[in-house]
Amino acid sequence: MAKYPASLLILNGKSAGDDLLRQAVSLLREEGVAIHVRVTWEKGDAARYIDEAHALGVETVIAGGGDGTINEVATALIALPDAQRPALGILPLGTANDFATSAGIPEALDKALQLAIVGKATAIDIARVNDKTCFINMATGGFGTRITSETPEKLKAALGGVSYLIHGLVRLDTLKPDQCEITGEDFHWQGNALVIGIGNGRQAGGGQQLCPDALINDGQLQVRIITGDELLPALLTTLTKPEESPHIVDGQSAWFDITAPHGMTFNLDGEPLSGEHFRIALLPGAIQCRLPPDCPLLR
Ligand SMILES: Nc1ncnc2c1ncn2[C@@H]1O[C@H](COP(=O)(O)OP(=O)(O)OP(=O)(O)O)[C@@H](O)[C@H]1O
Repeated sequence: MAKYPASLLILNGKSAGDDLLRQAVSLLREEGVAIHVRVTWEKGDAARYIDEAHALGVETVIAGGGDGTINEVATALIALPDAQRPALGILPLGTANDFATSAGIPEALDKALQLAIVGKATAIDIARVNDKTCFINMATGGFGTRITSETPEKLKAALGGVSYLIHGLVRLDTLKPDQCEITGEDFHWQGNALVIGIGNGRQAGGGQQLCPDALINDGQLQVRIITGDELLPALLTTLTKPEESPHIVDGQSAWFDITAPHGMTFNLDGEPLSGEHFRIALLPGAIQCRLPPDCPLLR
């Protein structure tokens, strides 16, 4: 693999002590592959390392972490001029890894690292909210948002993706719908939403397939709204027979406008954003991402 150009791995500090990763990086270096590694401490570090990646002239920036880390790296890459933007590689080291899982990135660290360095780069879309905050995977509102943003770190560490579901069930009594209006190209809906998923990718919250038909290179966002005033009946029919549920509204558009008169919170790949108005628009083909050849998220 010596002929492959240099990469910079931005590693979420939570995973810095992973021995298997250290071995995988050492092995590749012994084979002559140039991999720089930088470790984050808090939000914002990944963006600073993108500046360093640019100065080093690497061809690939690898996001080593969960959905939040991938999102932070992708968002910072967008800020670079097109011609100088390195490709994005993904090393899944988070709790849920929703984007990596649905994109078919291998779970084995050595295989994922190899794909991130030498895989074929494909142009993928990125979504931008209110002209500044981006997400690569999904924006979730309502029930899902409160679960993912409130699930304690210790529960996540102990149980992984299932922790989101368990924490959500425990909190059922306190979950209320969000009153809002959602508009897109040929799409309009107004009412009480229990869950809203606006997906460039397909799943969030540790495996919940909110936008099962989403593709990351089709120039479209998918929306799924689980409607209703009472969570339990809506959730039960929706979980058991999603195709037949009267509580599901689906749509697609290159952009969505959401107005929530009482305010609501969207979770953008793990980062909460609160407000009364959200304009979500796609940046088509904005990033080159190294993905498996049979990636189910590509058309
Ligand atoms: N050294 C560190 N220790 C703890 N948290 C960190 C560190 N470095 C960055 N972070 C935080 O980690 C968050 C991103 O975590 P990420 O989403 O990648 O992992 P996760 O929550 O385990 O994964 P997932 O979203 O797939 O469940 C950012 O909000 C950032 O502030």
